[in-house]
Amino acid sequence: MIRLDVQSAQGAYPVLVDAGARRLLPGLLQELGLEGRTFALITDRVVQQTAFAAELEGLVREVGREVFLLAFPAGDAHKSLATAVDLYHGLLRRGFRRGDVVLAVGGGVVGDLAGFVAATYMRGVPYVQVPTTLLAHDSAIGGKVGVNLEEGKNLVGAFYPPRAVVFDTEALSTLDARQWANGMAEVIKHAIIGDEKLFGQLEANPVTGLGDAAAFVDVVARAMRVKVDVVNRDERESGLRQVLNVGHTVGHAVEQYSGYALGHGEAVAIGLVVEAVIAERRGLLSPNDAARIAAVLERHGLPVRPPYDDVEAVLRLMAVDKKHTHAGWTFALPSAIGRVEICRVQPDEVRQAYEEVREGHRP
Ligand SMILES: NC(=O)c1ccc[n+]([C@@H]2O[C@H](COP(=O)([O-])OP(=O)(O)OC[C@H]3O[C@@H](n4cnc5c(N)ncnc54)[C@H](O)[C@@H]3O)[C@@H](O)[C@H]2O)c1
Ligand SMILES: O=C(O)C(=O)C[C@@H](O)[C@H](O)[C@H](O)COP(=O)(O)O
Ligand SMILES: [Zn+2]
Repeated sequence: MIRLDVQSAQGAYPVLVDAGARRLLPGLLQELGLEGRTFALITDRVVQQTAFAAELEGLVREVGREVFLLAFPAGDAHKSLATAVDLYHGLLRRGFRRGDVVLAVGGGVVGDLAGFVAATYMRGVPYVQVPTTLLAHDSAIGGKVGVNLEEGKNLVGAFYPPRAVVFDTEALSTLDARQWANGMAEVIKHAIIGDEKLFGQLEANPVTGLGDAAAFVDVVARAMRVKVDVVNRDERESGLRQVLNVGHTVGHAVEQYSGYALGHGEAVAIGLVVEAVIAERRGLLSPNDAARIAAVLERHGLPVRPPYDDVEAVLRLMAVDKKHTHAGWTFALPSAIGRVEICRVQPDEVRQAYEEVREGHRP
């Protein structure tokens, strides 16, 4: 078992990563002093059908006064205020009170939404993240919770850390190849931000499934360590944490433009390639490293070209992003494999790089 510790102004919390880590949950809830409470297991309707969710519910019953499940339709289109309102009503109907505990069991959509509900219901109740997608190795850590608006992704939210993260890699056994690749985009992103050795490993041996359990736990925990190290130094994104957004300024706009036909990781993969080309064009990143970024994403089954040619529409969506302030656009751009820098970027640089990638001059 790998344990990482996340520092937070609202209280430090542990991240447990292992094949079978779900079995640690009852003991952990006791250690955290959360036994004997009512637990609301919030999930989506796909995860609800899995044996993992059923087993988890049983495990929590061992320590809870009462356990009930609330499920909403799967997908980013449902990471909305409307779904949050449904969940508030569901919690109230079940007599859920202050001090009771939310368990967010699912991918990034469940984690962001259930975390947002936990942050706001009765001004805040404790919650625990139990990720079930590979992508959620990222979303479960760091306390960024929130919902999308029609105008853009994650426009309403909070920094609200969980009491713990329990990442059981066995939960990933039911993911299909597309969801696997989707999650690998953020693993690759973490390698680009801070783990050159991991990046080299992914180039040499693409990770396309669970494979050897211990080796996989090592890979995913290394990606998680990159995130934890950043969050521990800048929990509320006053500066450094912006590096975690590499690929996301273009990525979020493309994801939004697709109407969520593209998964978050798929959109981030496209964003990583476009942003690597912006970095290369301004002499920040070597052409070789830009090509390596595109190649490793492609080898993991991810899209590396924007499927849409309306760059002006993508720019308009980018203008709604939180990183677009009155001072202009702040981007996190890779400057080497394992290093990302915060830069001001002009719209023309995005136009040129986007069109270059779109027209297939890359990788
Ligand atoms: N808060 C953060 O720091 C952060 C970080 C990264 C991404 N995100 C957010 O996370 C979301 C994307 O997360 P995601 O890709 O996990 O999406 P998701 O939660 O929609 O999951 C993807 C699909 O996989 C299904 N699924 C989940 N677990 C499964 C399992 N074990 N077996 C089979 N199917 C399963 C889901 O039902 C869904 O259909 C986006 O909204 C993104 O903005 C947040
Ligand atoms: O945790 C972070 O910080 C991240 O930027 C992680 C991203 O992978 C994630 O997609 C995050 O939700 C982006 O959030 P945003 O609030 O900057 O849109
Ligand atoms: Zn992301």
